[in-house]
Amino acid sequence: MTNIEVKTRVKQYQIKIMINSLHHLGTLVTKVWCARQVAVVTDTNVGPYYAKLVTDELTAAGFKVRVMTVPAGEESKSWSQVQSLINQLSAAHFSRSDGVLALGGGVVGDLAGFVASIYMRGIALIQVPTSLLAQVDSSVGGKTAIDLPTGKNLVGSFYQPDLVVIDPAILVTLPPRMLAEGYGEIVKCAALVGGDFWQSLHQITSVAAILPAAPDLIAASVAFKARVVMADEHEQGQRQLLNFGHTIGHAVELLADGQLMHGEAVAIGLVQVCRLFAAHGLAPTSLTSTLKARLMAVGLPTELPPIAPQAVVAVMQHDKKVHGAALTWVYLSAVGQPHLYPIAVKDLATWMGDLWSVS
Ligand SMILES: NC(=O)c1ccc[n+]([C@@H]2O[C@H](COP(=O)([O-])OP(=O)(O)OC[C@H]3O[C@@H](n4cnc5c(N)ncnc54)[C@H](O)[C@@H]3O)[C@@H](O)[C@H]2O)c1
Ligand SMILES: O=C(O)C(=O)C[C@@H](O)[C@H](O)[C@H](O)COP(=O)(O)O
Ligand SMILES: [Zn+2]
Repeated sequence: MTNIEVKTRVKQYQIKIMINSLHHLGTLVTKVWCARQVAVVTDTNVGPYYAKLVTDELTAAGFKVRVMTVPAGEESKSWSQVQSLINQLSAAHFSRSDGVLALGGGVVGDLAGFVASIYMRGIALIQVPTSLLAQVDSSVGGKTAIDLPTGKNLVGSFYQPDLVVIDPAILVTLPPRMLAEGYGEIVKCAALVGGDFWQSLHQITSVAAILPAAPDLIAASVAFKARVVMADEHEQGQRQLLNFGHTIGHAVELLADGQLMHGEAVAIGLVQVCRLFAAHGLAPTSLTSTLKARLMAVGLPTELPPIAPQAVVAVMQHDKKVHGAALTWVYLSAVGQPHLYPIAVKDLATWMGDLWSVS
């Protein structure tokens, strides 16, 4: 078992990474929660595989379990699902001594985490991530969110869980497309870190190579993210670096209207931000192909879909990273050497214009 400790101002908790840890969930949960009602929030794809095992584990450990299922997919990060879950919690008389357990990918984790953070001004939360993306990224660090029509994750909270249980064995049921998109966030982390972590990605030459390497890739990504979150929980400083690839990525993801998964949009964003900063003379042109090679090895997209440049810029103006009329970007001058770079919102269209005009 790999055990990673996260210590923030308000919370100290463990991230447990172990093959088959789902089969020990009851024992793990009793270490942090006493007997209580638990709402297991899951989705229509994950529930049929794992909700029974989780329910049996928790019930045997003395918890009273209710499974609450939302439709699979990004659309569930919505006000209507928040309302539905909150109504279910209230109808079942959940109190502040009860808890929410998120069993699913990043969508379920972000949604259930947000609900836990606002129901009765906050009830206990455990994250049990089931997609690669959720195991390497979204279950760690306490960001919760739903989307608005104007942008991704525009409503949410910072809300740390009491425990994160990661079982890489359950990735066997994850379709290859979702394995690859989770790998997109791993490439982001490794490009920020550089060194051995970056070098280790050279063994991933196809999607099939991800699963056997998953435990090590998860441990490396989570250890890095936990370090960043402990140093800067509320994204005032170095946590902003985790946004690498997301300024273009989030805009493209929203405008693709469900056609791109988050990790796919991030893959496009990573390559295109390298290209943009190379065009402006701030990054070497070779970096674009360096990142592209790692992402294309697992079949991730790296080119911009046919979207009007003005539409991308319009979405970016709603980005949370806009402060004082400037949008802060992340770029690399080399693998392992990230930088923050604010660009005035009024100059975005001109700045981005280069992205469409430079090949
Ligand atoms: N909070 C954060 O820090 C953070 C970080 C990164 C991404 N995110 C958010 O996470 C979301 C993307 O997460 P995602 O890629 O996991 O998407 P997702 O939750 O939609 O999961 C992808 C698909 O895989 C299915 N699935 C998940 N686990 C499975 C399993 N073990 N077996 C079979 N099917 C399984 C899901 O039902 C879904 O269809 C986005 O909304 C993104 O904004 C949040
Ligand atoms: O945890 C973070 O911080 C991240 O930036 C991780 C990102 O991969 C993730 O997509 C996150 O949800 C983006 O956050 P947002 O604040 O840009 O919505
Ligand atoms: Zn992301």
